[in-house]
Amino acid sequence: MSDALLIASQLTKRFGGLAAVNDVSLEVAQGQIHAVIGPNGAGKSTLTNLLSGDLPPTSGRITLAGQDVTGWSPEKISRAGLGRSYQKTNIFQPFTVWENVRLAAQSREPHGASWLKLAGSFASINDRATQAIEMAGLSARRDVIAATISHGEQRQLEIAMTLATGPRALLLDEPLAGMGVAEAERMVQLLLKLKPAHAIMLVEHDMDAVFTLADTLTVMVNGQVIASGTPADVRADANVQSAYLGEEFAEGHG
Ligand SMILES: Nc1ncnc2c1ncn2[C@@H]1O[C@H](COP(=O)(O)OP(=O)(O)OP(=O)(O)O)[C@@H](O)[C@H]1O
Repeated sequence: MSDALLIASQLTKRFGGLAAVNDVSLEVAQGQIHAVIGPNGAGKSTLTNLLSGDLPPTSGRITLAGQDVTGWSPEKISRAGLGRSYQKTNIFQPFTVWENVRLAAQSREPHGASWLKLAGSFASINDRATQAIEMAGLSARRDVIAATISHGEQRQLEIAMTLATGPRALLLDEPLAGMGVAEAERMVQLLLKLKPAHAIMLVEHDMDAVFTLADTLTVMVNGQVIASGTPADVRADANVQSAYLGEEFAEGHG
């Protein structure tokens, strides 16, 4: 059996007659970025929602760190070590960067902890928040109100908030969306920094970033996997060429 940290086995999600995700299997190992690409409506977000527990699968199984987590709530899956960032910003705009990340770190503490225990965990919450802000490259923006930082920094903040929960696996849904060239480059560097200690599933439309970052690529079309493998294999795949990437991309980036 595979020892990958996150494993999707034959996942299917039906919305009425539509199979938005159709018999999809993939694995994400620690130290790897597994990118999932495909045209709009391919089922990438639905797959992410299945893995995070935001949607229950119609059939199939999800394994996280050797545990069957199929059907678990998002909170329980998060506590088991899965962090996700959302396409739409999830930030409390009037709060500072520090306050946002600290709240995320605090959400990991058990409910109903005694005051004594809370006092003891205070330092560890603050440490986790500080480390997450450093890792995400936001130390200089710590005390700035979230609403006033740039779009790129807000995406970094979302990642810092996710990191503050101490995840081992990360689901990142279009972290480069809406970014300029410099911001995108900064995010690529951040993801490379996160890679060694995490298993990362990346959904992303920016093909330059995908081919820079991914160790493994899975291509989805109409809910199904049409190709999966190394970036070089996927780029050379004739089905992928015609269904998604196109000749121009292969020539331009080959
Ligand atoms: N809650 C829902 N109810 C019904 N159909 C849905 C629901 N969510 C998604 N779908 C459909 O499932 C299919 C896959 O959608 P999904 O958002 O997962 O694709 P995607 O690959 O993430 O697209 P994009 O790149 O545009 O985000 C689409 O046809 C979509 O309309």
